Amino acid sequence: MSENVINGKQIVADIRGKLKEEIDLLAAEGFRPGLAVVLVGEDPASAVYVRNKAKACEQVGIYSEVHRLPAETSQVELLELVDKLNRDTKIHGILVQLPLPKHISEDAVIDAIAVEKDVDGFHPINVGNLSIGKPSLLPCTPAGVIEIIKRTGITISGKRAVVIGRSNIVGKPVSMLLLRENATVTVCHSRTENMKELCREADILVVAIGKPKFVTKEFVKPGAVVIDVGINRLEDGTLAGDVDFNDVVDTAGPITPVPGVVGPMTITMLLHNTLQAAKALRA
Ligand SMILES: NC(=O)C1=CN([C@@H]2O[C@H](COP(=O)(O)OP(=O)(O)OC[C@H]3O[C@@H](n4cnc5c(N)ncnc54)[C@H](OP(=O)(O)O)[C@@H]3O)[C@@H](O)[C@H]2O)C=CC1
Ligand SMILES: Nc1nc(=O)c2c([nH]1)NC[C@@H]1CN(c3ccc(C(=O)N[C@@H](CCC(=O)O)C(=O)O)cc3)C=[N+]21
Repeated sequence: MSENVINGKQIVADIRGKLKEEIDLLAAEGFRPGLAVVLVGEDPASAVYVRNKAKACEQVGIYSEVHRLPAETSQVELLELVDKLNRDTKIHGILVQLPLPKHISEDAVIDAIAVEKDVDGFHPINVGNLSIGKPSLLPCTPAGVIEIIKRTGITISGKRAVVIGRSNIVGKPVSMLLLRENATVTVCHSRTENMKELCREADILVVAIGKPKFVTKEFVKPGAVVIDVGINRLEDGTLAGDVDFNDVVDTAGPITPVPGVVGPMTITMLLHNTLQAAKALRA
């Protein structure tokens, strides 16, 4: 593989190793961080992610429990479970897997999660604190993206960053974090005109649109950092990012393959957030 391809295994192993050391020290004092993951319904992709999260917790010594609820679960029943987890002292992080079935309001559920246990960083108070630059639990995928960019060795401050996508869970918070790192940030979306030209000015290009292989080399300035958040399952069952990796790899500088980097980093940031939340709740 070309040397500009970012090695997710190495980054993830390094961070998880450090987390484990810190968690082992807490365990020696009789304290263990705990994460509750709630999965409503049978979405196969969600089931894979939830299994990966439980495995990752075990790897670093975080207590975890998975609550699997049937698709027919009512909003009231789900809110009752969230309330119980909010009051459970073994649990320091709560993640309700999205998307939820249509009859349940995602906003109502996110609002119900205790701000201190919101390890997804989706609660409006955490979102608000992020936007005004106060400490908060950061959303996992965006925090992972920043960590990956920093580990390429480039300085974010002063660089031109272009983000494609403006969702509340990826595009918008990635843009806020890049701004906080003093990048000059442009956010593109489905109404953006001249997107290729804008992207070609980027020193850092982050793509989160949900369209397989959408970004080709015409979007990429030679040597630019390219971070592909997209995870799309193709008809043949394989996974593809939003970036046409084979087309872009010889033009880009450091670039993330899919699968292998942003997904596992998202889970790693979830472990990090659970440890932060546990320490804050213990203090
Ligand atoms: N690796 C990980 O951990 C995670 C990966 N993902 C993946 O990231 C991708 C994006 O997810 P998410 O943000 O939730 O997706 P959403 O569907 O919520 O948002 C997609 C965004 O992309 C924009 N968009 C769509 N098509 C185009 C286009 N042709 N040109 C420009 N902009 C476009 C939309 O614009 P508009 O707002 O105008 O509609 C929207 O802002 C998906 O593949 C998802 O699976 C998501 C979460 C975590
Ligand atoms: N409340 C909530 N929080 C989330 O963080 C959240 C969510 N809901 N809903 C769905 C998205 C998606 N997401 C992923 C996590 C890990 C991988 C991951 O580990 N991906 C592996 C491959 C996994 C596979 O083989 O399918 C990789 O990219 O290498 C992917 C996607 C978290 N999300």
